[in-house]
Amino acid sequence: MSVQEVFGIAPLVVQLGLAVMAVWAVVWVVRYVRADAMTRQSIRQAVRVRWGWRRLAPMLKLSVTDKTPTALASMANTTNRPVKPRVLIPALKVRHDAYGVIARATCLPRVGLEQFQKAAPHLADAWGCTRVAVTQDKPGQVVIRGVRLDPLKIPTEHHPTGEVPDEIARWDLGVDEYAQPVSVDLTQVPGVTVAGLPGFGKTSLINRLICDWAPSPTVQFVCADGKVSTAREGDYAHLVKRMFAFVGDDLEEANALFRRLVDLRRARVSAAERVLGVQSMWEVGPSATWPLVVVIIDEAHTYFRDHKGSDPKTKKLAALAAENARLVEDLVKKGRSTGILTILATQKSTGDAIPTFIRDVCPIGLSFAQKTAEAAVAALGEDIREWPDANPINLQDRSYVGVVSMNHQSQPGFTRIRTPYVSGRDSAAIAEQTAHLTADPADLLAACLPGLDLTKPGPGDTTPPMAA
Ligand SMILES: Nc1ncnc2c1ncn2[C@@H]1O[C@H](COP(=O)(O)OP(=O)(O)OP(=O)(O)O)[C@@H](O)[C@H]1O
Repeated sequence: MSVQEVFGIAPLVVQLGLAVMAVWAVVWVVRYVRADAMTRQSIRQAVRVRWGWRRLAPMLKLSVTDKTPTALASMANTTNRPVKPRVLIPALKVRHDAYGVIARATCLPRVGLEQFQKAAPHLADAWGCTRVAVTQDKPGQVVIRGVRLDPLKIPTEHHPTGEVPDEIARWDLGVDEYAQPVSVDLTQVPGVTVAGLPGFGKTSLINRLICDWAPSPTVQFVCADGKVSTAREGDYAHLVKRMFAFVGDDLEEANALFRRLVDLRRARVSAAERVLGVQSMWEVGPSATWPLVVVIIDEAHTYFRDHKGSDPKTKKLAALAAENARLVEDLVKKGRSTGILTILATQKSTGDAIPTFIRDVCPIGLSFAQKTAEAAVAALGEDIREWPDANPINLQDRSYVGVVSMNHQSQPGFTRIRTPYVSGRDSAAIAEQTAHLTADPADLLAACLPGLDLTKPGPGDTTPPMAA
């Protein structure tokens, strides 16, 4: 192609370039206009971050000076004057979401994770963020998460879809302080405790789990709610259709239910090899005939509280409470492999509310706001004293309704999570749609093995049969 020809097509190339830029600009404007107010602020913030980066990086010592001239620069240097050293700035790619920006920066020699982490408070100031976290997900790159607004302080809502969850036993909890989604895997987990002052979101948290899992026929729910006398009252009134059993605050009825569940556990132990071909349900996963049984014990202190007094009525209540504790301990300590998950919720999680021998075998603890340091320790363990930022005594402000602090035995430290609100109307709709999936796991087991004697202990099960 001759020079004249090149000049001939130049206007066309320029026009094409301008057209591409115009389309790009239109796409951006449309995206900007269609975004909500929070996202628009983040878009503007991301633009500022990109534009200011080349100036900011050297000021925060996030650049390096390369004194060695490149081969090209050496060749081009026709004078004898030394080639100017180059200042290298980490390449930065910036995305946005409603809460702020997510930037990916390349590392340079002597500018790596540690240097970015050190600079994080200054990045927060320069970018107008409440907090900035730097992590590394692959070699040579860091991820800088900056949140303009505190995600813990922004209430969110969850509208259950009514679809069967993709993953079995994954509990989506909400977002952490950097607006990253948090979920916990409840496979192989025998128990979870949920504590917190009244009105801070315990029930909403459990509602979400029920609503998200209810569309799956491989999960069955049972509930004891110590706050009400009948299923028609209280927080679970609309969800009761998706539960194969429900009891209120009557200790005797609760005792009968816990006994029934322990019998189910024992029967499952003895039937596991024959029905599943393995000893632990988790080796094959739950199914419609051998579902995961989620036992919810809300206001758990009602069932375990020590009753003091020598009159026959009080003595009877004390005996029932002690028996309840023994039965629930059995479920938590031995229920995991047979597919029983117990969730205990209470306003206070001190030893008299959930006996320590039960609480200590629950690997996951969640706590909404707490009034005292002792209550926080009771809910989340001694370690919480070392993590003042995550301590639930700092969550007493009403803006933290729905914010929970979580410990997980498999990870160090605590995570603060903004859990979403699930409305009664949504949970009622889900319960209505999925009510036909409700089945008693004991009946399902009996249907698998018609001749099975459910009272006989299984191999390795040394628990004496429950007294009638
Ligand atoms: N995640 C949330 N986000 C925003 N608001 C919430 C959230 N969860 C609950 N709320 C608000 O707090 C109120 C009480 O919630 P919830 O019944 O779940 O509390 P609770 O801790 O179970 O109380 P209690 O111990 O008395 O049963 C709800 O009616 C709702 O207005």
